[in-house]
Amino acid sequence: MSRLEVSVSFAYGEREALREVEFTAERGEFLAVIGPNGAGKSTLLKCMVGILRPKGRVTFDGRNILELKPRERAKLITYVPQSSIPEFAFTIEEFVELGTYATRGDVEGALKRVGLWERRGEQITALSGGEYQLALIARALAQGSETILLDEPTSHLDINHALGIMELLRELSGEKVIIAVLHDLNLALRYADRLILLHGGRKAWEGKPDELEPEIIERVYGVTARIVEVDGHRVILPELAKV
Ligand SMILES: Nc1ncnc2c1ncn2[C@@H]1O[C@H](COP(=O)(O)OP(=O)(O)OP(=O)(O)O)[C@@H](O)[C@H]1O
Repeated sequence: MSRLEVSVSFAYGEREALREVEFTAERGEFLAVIGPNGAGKSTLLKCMVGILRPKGRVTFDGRNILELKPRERAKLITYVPQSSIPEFAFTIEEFVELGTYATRGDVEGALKRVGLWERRGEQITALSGGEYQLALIARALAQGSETILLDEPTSHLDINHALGIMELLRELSGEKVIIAVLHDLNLALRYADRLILLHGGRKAWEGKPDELEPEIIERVYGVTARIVEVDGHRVILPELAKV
């Protein structure tokens, strides 16, 4: 079945960050979580993987992920945080292995999948931002989880590397559930199967890229937008709203 079901609320002390955010995802799907700054996107991913303890449930095929032991949980869900290259003296291979439940074979397979196997002996600090993002994805892959959550996987990347990461995620979504927080709405429209739009800690909208309307963008982001079609792709052209 391979079905993820999410229903969570969360507050940082008195500050409510998520209110009854509910959605489902299945293997073979690539979901983009979108929404303005402070909408609760990172909080949602952290709740789903158990870094934060939300109210509610996150289940995979009926098993509550949040109640599982770390090793069991890691088989079902992995989180790729926003990237900043660590200043540690690790090789790429050690980095991918570190802190995971992966075997050497898993690590080799994952590094080959993202194209870093030949460079495995180099220091992790020698990687560019895009390559480091690949190393982070390899680490998630080595874990063998059913679901991979990624927080802004393209944020520091040039357009070429961003597209490369999106293509890889789309490919991986054939065999896993992939859920990525994306700020670039056009990348989300082009690659995701479904969009979850957060606003003020609530799910403001959910739908397929074809169904996103300019009014929704205007309401949530406060910008006027046109959506045009170029070579079969829907493209958002935002404009600052006139006051
Ligand atoms: N550790 C924290 N303590 C208190 N409040 C927090 C904490 N982390 C986030 N928040 C608040 O929770 C809300 C949601 O934050 P979150 O980082 O999840 O938003 P986001 O949608 O990921 O934002 P961005 O797009 O800017 O990364 C914000 O109001 C933020 O200020």
